[in-house]
Amino acid sequence: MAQYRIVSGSVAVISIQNPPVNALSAAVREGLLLSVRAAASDPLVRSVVISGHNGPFCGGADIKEFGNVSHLESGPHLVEIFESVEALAKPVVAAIEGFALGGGLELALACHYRFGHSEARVGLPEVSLGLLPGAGGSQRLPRLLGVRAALDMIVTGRHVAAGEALKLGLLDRLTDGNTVDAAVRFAQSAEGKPLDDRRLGNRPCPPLENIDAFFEEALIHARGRARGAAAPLACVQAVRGAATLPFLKGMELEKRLMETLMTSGQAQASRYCFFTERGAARWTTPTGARWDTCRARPISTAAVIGLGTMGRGITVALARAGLSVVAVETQEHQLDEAQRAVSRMLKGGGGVSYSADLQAAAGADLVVEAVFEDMAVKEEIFKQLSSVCKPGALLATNTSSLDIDRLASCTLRPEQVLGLHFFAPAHVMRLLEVVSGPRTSPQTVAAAMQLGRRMGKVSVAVGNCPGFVGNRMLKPYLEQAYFLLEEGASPELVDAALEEFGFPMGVFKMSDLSGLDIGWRVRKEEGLTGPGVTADQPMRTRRGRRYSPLGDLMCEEGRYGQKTGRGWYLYDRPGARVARSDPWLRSFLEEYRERHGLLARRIDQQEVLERCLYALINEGFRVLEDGVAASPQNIDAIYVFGYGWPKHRGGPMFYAAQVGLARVLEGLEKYHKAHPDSPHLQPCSLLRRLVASGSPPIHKWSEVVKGHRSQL
Ligand SMILES: CCCCCCC[C@H](O)CC(=O)SCCNC(=O)CCNC(=O)[C@H](O)C(C)(C)COP(=O)([O-])OP(=O)([O-])OC[C@H]1O[C@@H](n2cnc3c(N)ncnc32)[C@H](O)[C@@H]1OP(=O)([O-])[O-]
Ligand SMILES: NC(=O)c1ccc[n+]([C@@H]2O[C@H](COP(=O)([O-])OP(=O)(O)OC[C@H]3O[C@@H](n4cnc5c(N)ncnc54)[C@H](O)[C@@H]3O)[C@@H](O)[C@H]2O)c1
Repeated sequence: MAQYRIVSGSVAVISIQNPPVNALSAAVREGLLLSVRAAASDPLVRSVVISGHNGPFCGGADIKEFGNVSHLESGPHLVEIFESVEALAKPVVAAIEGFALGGGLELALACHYRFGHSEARVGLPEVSLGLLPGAGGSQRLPRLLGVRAALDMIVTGRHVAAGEALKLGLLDRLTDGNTVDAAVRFAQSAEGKPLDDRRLGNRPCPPLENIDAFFEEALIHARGRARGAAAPLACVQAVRGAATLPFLKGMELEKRLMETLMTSGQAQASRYCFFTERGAARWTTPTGARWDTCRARPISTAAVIGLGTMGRGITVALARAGLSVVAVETQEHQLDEAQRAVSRMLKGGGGVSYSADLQAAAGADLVVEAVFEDMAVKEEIFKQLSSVCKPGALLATNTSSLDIDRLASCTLRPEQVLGLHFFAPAHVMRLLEVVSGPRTSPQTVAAAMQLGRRMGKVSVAVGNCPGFVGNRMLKPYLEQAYFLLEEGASPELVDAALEEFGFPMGVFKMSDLSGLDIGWRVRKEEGLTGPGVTADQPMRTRRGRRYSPLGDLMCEEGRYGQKTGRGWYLYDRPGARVARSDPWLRSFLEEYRERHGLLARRIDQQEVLERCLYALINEGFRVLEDGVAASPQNIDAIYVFGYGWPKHRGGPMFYAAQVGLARVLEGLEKYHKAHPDSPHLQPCSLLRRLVASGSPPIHKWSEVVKGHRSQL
């Protein structure tokens, strides 16, 4: 809907009304066009202000309509409405409060002037939905800002703060006061003045030198940002159109590109990610606890125990969310170093105090333990915390895989113990797994989920099992990658296949970055390698299953990855980031295969993808079957926001649905037959049941999962 009223005798104020974000639904488009026509035909109206009702200007096109062509086509089209706004013979001023995003900013660009509140932000984020600004934005923005600045905004989709938008010339004026009132006053002052040069559709794009070279470079850059994603490339093409074609021809190009993107699987996957991100906030547990019936106790003070890699990032994330934090570390040099690092990241003190004594956690509403991954050390800390902390305080661990319930047992408040699994670097990565054990109370989950939101995280409630959801699924993926090396692949081949699929980094580069020694330590604790393994045990079998000792052998050679300058790749020096192929590794693998009687065979990229991804997906089905994740959407949110799964492929479970469940099942059957000693390739029963029930769409999987015991 759009409200229409006349103020100050001559100004028509059109206000978009569609809470919560004033999206441009069919009803809004209808109302907007009628209002614009009313303003055009009313002789008393001499100027127009367009604003958003109750705060935000406009969050863009209604994304919920995108999956449904009949919805999209009902009501007037945005391009047509924006043309009538631009063509109006009376000055039109956009009064932007909150945000003007996507179609919202495109509307503002069709206006003759743009007024912004100093706290507002603007942007064209369509690219992250697998689209481009398809209602004139790709053509009008370059005409206003020039190609360089416009292309940056359109290809990154970033939100631009009002101050920067003013500098760029995207906003004409800012106000700290009432934006609509200021816009109305300005509109009156502009009444009767010529508008021709205010219409962006009439303006040529500011000239650019070496246009061909510029756009070639831009394409390479866009390709590198999100491999295999079509939208960034289409954005570059559309902006090139703005730079080289007359406005109407550019609009035709924009339309053609948009139509192709809109119906693509990539846009469908990106849209799915948009909703899974938000859907994760509506958590449920099998015991019936729900996000909307559970009150969370507010958390305003926190303590972080252990200031290594993770503890520092967690401290920063909590402080940035406005909590006052006490950071505790027993090693003096670590404490000093952490204090400097945290202050640097926070650009000052930021409400953090430091201590070497656990007693400092006594007053905190929440404690996050981030000490070494060692059960005995953690148990001791939880025992102490149980007596030190005030009665209502929540006790969280950042463990990557240890049993939350065992830690809860060390305390007198098991219902207040949970896992807060942050990802490195904790102040940057969006994902937070909120892990509840069998005794964690719903109020504890609610408080953690609310805190996650305050930190700007995508928080996903998961159950307690080794590795929780993300790391549990990663294990079979890594395992298949090792097996492929044994069978003849190289790290370069495996990584290239995964990077072409869209991961920012292949599995071996990733492992070099995070350090091979981490997994080695875990395998030692699990008794898979190290002194506990007797010499008579076959090297490539553990507990009746195929096992690859390659990672262990690498660590024994001191090859921990980037930190030692050598891992699966070679680096110029310890800590360097550019990975180079290492001839040593090739001979190491050849010798290894020879020693174990393994014949190297030719492995293609398809096999790499199927073996690694299907094994991971198969574990995802097991996670659903066990009730450790509440939905496939939650699993996908974890992979997209925590593990670099490409957004334009939706997440592993969405990808499985897109490939076809029957095809995934067939692939797993084939590979399991070839490798019967690898149980992760054995299709799980939920996948079989889903295929047997005709492969229902992903939002209906829960009906097949239902009835199965859950551990959440
Ligand atoms: C060939 C065809 C041509 C078509 C032409 C199209 C042209 C155009 O270029 C395309 C677009 O504009 S593409 C669009 C470009 N625009 C964007 O990409 C902006 C996307 N939106 C955002 O980035 C954030 O929502 C805001 C920053 C706006 C607010 O953040 P916040 O305050 O943290 O709030 P929150 O929690 O995030 O959302 C609250 C609720 O609103 C819901 N919802 C939100 N936007 C929606 C929308 N556009 N629509 C519908 N719903 C939308 C959201 O799902 C949630 O619902 P729930 O049921 O409660 O879960
Ligand atoms: N590094 C990662 O990528 C990552 C990711 C997610 C979760 N985790 C988990 O986070 C936890 C911490 O990992 P990290 O990589 O930051 O380890 P780290 O070795 O970098 O840091 C651990 C810190 O804890 C301190 N410490 C040990 N005992 C202590 C005690 N009793 N009181 C106070 N401080 C103590 C140590 O001095 C050290 O500074 C582990 O459980 C790990 O599994 C790590």
